[in-house]
Amino acid sequence: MSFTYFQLFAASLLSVVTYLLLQRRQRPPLPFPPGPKGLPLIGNLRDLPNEPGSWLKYEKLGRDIGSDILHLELFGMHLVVLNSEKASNDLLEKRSSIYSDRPQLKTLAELLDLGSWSLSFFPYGSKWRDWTKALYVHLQPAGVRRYHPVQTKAARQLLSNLLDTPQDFLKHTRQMVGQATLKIAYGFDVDPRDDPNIARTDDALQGISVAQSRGNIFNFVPFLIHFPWWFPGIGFKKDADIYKRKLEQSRDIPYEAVKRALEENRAAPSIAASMITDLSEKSTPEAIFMARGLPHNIYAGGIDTTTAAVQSFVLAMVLYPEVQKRAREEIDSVLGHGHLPEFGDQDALPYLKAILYEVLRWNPLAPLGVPHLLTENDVYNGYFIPAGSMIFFNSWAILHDPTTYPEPSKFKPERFLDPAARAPLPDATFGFGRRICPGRFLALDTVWITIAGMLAAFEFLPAIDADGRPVPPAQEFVFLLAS
Ligand code: HEM
Repeated sequence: MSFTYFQLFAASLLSVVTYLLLQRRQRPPLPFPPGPKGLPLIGNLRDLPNEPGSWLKYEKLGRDIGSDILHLELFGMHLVVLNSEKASNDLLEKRSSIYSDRPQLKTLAELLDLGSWSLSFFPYGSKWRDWTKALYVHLQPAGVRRYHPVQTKAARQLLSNLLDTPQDFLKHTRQMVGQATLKIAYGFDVDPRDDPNIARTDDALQGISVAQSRGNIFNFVPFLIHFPWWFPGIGFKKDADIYKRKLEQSRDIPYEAVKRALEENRAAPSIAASMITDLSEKSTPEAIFMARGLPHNIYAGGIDTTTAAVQSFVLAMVLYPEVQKRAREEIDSVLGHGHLPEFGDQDALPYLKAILYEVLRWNPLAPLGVPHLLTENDVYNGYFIPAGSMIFFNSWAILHDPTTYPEPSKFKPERFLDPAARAPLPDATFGFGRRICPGRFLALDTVWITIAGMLAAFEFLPAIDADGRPVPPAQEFVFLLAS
């Protein structure tokens, strides 16, 4: 049966209205958590969680109404924002058996087909469990030590690139993370300045950011996915196929290259090589597909987040010269002037470690996390949270809670050293419960070796304008949903 577009539109509208009416009649057994007032029909459309700065808005709103848990509604969909570590732990960690699903974000999961091979979008279930288990074989704390030489080499290359063209530090930092990650995931030695593999993968990943902004409407008004691309507001649908293909190519080209290299006995050790080698004639199609898809998750999960952490560190150093001075003094006193720190020096450099934690706390890289999905009705602190709610943890609010981190907007690494009032580690930056970031141990090491080398080798100063006056750096952060 075929429908005209008008029929489709009318049917969708009718189903929304029916749904809303049903919602009105089915009163929840207890009140929903408090939240911003919505408009009729569209609910909180104007308060969407991945608008820039929405984490600040939710943090303030929670403070104003005295609740660490907020509720929003959009076309009958329930969204819950957790503003405290306690609420996040109580729900996402302690009740993780019902809070570990992911919303099937139409734009990414369906239009770009990431729902079938990007771990972040997998529903909670056996496929997610198999892929996560396979990932941890390579990324658990003891295992990631084997990547130290690769991470050290990439960090040293960054120093050399920065020496040549310091003004390109944004590009160089991304290149450094790409270099380390492609070596770990695929065994590739990349061109130290401009690598085609990095360029191709980054170009493909751009599709995710574009989809998040231009195609976000599909996540909240899912029935629009059935409308033609020329329908107002959904022009992204026309480009989605191109992005989908690019993403598949960025997954398949490196995989095929490793397979070929293994057949010709010239493959370097890597996660992809090890997974392909473990395949046999008895392997299921799903296991073969996992070997193809999982290594790409390591690149996609790590590139934006780890790069942003290093860039956020540079910003902090420019804004807080006294911190870089103290860190450099620590390095010089422990290693002697002119030596670059190695991983073995970590314990002897506590201030440097504290800078790493403060970087992750000061500007959490995913300030509203990656949403979880609740699979059963739940009650928390007398509030009703219906099954199907999207749960956002506001890691920005958690890591800027002044009772845990006094003067939270200041970059103060010493908060992690003070023996009398030591602040808790900024674990919230990596999420909660069963969906916590599996790449966190790898990321911590990459960022540490990078910032250690940069502090030992360089001084970070603000740019100078035409009159020789220092120009304070702009501070602007956007929501990342790349993991
Ligand atoms: C500083 C760097 C990083 C930060 C701040 C970060 C942060 C996060 C956050 C907040 C989540 C969502 C957790 C949750 O839902 O509770 C996540 C998930 C994820 N991260 Fe990371 N991440 C980083 C680096 C990495 C790296 C290096 C990898 C590479 C392996 C990675 C791979 C992933 C994957 C695959 C997921 C999805 C897990 C799932 O849905 O089960 N991340 N990350």
